[in-house]
Amino acid sequence: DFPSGYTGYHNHREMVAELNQTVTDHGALVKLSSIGKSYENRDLWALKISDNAGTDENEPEVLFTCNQHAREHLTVEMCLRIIKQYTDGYATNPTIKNLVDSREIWVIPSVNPDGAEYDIASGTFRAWRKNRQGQGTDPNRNWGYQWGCCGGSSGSPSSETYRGPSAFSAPETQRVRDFVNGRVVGGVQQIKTHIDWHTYSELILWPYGYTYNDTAPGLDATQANVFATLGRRMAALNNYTPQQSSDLYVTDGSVNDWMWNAHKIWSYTFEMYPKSASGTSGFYPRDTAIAPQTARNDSAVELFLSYSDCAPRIIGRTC
Ligand SMILES: NS(=O)(=O)N[C@@H](CCC(=O)O)C(=O)O
Ligand SMILES: [Ca+2]
Ligand SMILES: [Ca+2]
Ligand SMILES: [Zn+2]
Repeated sequence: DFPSGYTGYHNHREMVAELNQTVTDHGALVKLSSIGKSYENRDLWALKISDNAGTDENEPEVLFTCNQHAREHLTVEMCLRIIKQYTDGYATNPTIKNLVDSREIWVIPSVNPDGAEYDIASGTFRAWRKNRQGQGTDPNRNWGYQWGCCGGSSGSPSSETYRGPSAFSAPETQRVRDFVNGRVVGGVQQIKTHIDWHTYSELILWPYGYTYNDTAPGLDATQANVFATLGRRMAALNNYTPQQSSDLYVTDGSVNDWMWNAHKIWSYTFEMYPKSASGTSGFYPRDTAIAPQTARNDSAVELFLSYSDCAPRIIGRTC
């Protein structure tokens, strides 16, 4: 479990309990389902938030994924914050009510529960990043677009950025892939926007990660402008630094590149607090940081949801 000074973080059992409590408290506003199992057979939970959540309504869909990287525990708290904001806030905040009534919001609070549990299992942090398959696969190098193309991952199983033996070799990325593929209804992908939450460095990142070029096959100048404009607008609200993923470093097989190329989902990575730290200490802010550093993203998430019906509206275009 989490050591003292960190007990405010949710371990897997506590996270599941929180999801079940949300269902108890908010009935028809939420629907909890498993999208399948992790490598070690833990459920990968997805909570849907919308009016008439039990019905697939013709409303733009939004996906939030957290905890691809095991040690990035603050991201689980961020997904739980989004769940709390858009369920508890429904009755009292008209802006939240309008967003929940006009969208279907999917939240996957932990993509890598095996790794997250392994990181805390000994009672002291192991600084574990990957899943628990063999020596571990980095889920964020295992997605199927430009997998292993460009020196943005490693072929060595012991590496922190091991891409796996093949694209989608990790059960966790397979399950999220299948979930997203399953949201194609009548030939149209219902999910319009996505944020994948990470720590740390306080950044907002957008595709592509596999190339330094601003435009590339499947991503033209207008689309790059939409990504950058919405990214900068959100960064103005949370004071993160907005940039194309590859401005940080080249990554191949990342979730953002796949979400965009395969489905044209406007897909971002948010790297949360802290801005900088010495080594792996940055992954372990004390639990006193949870409330301020998750609430810090409330307005960026609200802006994101408001544009989730048509992100190009941010540059004056229609969909
Ligand atoms: N959270 S992290 O691992 O330190 N940074 C992410 C950055 C993601 C990206 O550049 O798309 C990664 O390398 O997968
Ligand atoms: Ca609805
Ligand atoms: Ca729908
Ligand atoms: Zn990460």
